[in-house]
Amino acid sequence: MYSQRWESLTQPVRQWWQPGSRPAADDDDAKQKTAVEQTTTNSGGEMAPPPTIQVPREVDNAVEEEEEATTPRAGPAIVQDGAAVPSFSLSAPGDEDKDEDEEGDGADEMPPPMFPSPFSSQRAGASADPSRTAPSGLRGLSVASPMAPPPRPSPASALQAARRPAHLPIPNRGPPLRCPTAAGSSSLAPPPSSMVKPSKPTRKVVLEPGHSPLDWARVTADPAGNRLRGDLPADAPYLLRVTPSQLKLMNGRKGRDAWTALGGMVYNISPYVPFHPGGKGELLRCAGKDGNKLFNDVHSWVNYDNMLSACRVGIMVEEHASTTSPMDEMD
Ligand code: HEM
Repeated sequence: MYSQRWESLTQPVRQWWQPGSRPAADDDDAKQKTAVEQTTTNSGGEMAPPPTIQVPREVDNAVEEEEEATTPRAGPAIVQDGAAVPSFSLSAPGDEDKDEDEEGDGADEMPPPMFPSPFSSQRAGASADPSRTAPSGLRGLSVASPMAPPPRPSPASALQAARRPAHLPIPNRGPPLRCPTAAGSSSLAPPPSSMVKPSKPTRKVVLEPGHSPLDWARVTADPAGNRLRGDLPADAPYLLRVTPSQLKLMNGRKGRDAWTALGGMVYNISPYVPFHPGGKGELLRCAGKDGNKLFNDVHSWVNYDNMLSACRVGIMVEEHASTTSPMDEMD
């Protein structure tokens, strides 16, 4: 195929090169041939080798495109010796009409693409409603149905929203928690140290049956009947003035009650011993002395005054401030 094409392309040149058989050509070709003759005969009248023939660029492209038929490229149509050389075009058949339309020739106008697709549910809904059909000027087009309204809230969710106080944030609507360690973070989230609960072993003891916190609450409901103030006489003042030396005597030994001072108040802790979750030994460590440090080191969050209100016996005073010994008052 290549050789045949080459033959057809170079045939006029080869005919011209043979003496006496020059083909008829136009004026430009004649001038070019004359220049070539002069060039070839200037050197001593002998025949010089033929000059390099410049094949037109368009012909090269056409030949290459024929050889590389797998990847066609667009190019202009070439007319050689009056014969039309087939040209390639990447445009679809419909594009030719489009080009013609752009040039103002609307004789073969193609309809615009169908949207939505002919068999979609959107088109079915639109065609069901005659008021939504497209005007006659838009051939093949239908007005797309508008977006469906949001679903109505269910009665349960509406009730839930009504119950939520207005000042509370909507759940799961807050900003995402950011890592406090990130640079430039201003999150109000607590630091990781407060979010991770330390795995500290508990020191609670197993209380005897009938000594739960609920049982203690029932006992405190009758202070006099349960003798929560110990051996104090019934006519004793509600709060005694207790000096440190007097407190030291009430250590729970030798048949005496155990007193302790917490927050300036003196409590008889003997009735509470079997109810103490931390055990008897831990509680009696503060007997006969100020127990603030021991208490707060273990459970500063415990409201001792609320738990031991029925066990109050006095208030702490300076050593010289007390006129009478609490033991004397008890006698
Ligand atoms: C004097 C008044 C006191 C009261 C009213 C009291 C009350 C309590 C209460 C309510 C708990 C349970 C806490 C919880 O559930 O987490 C508890 C636990 C405990 N208490 Fe006391 N306590 C007192 C004094 C003391 C003292 C003086 C000590 C030690 C010197 C002590 C040592 C403990 C210990 C070790 C626990 C167990 C903590 C745990 O591992 O959970 N308590 N106490």
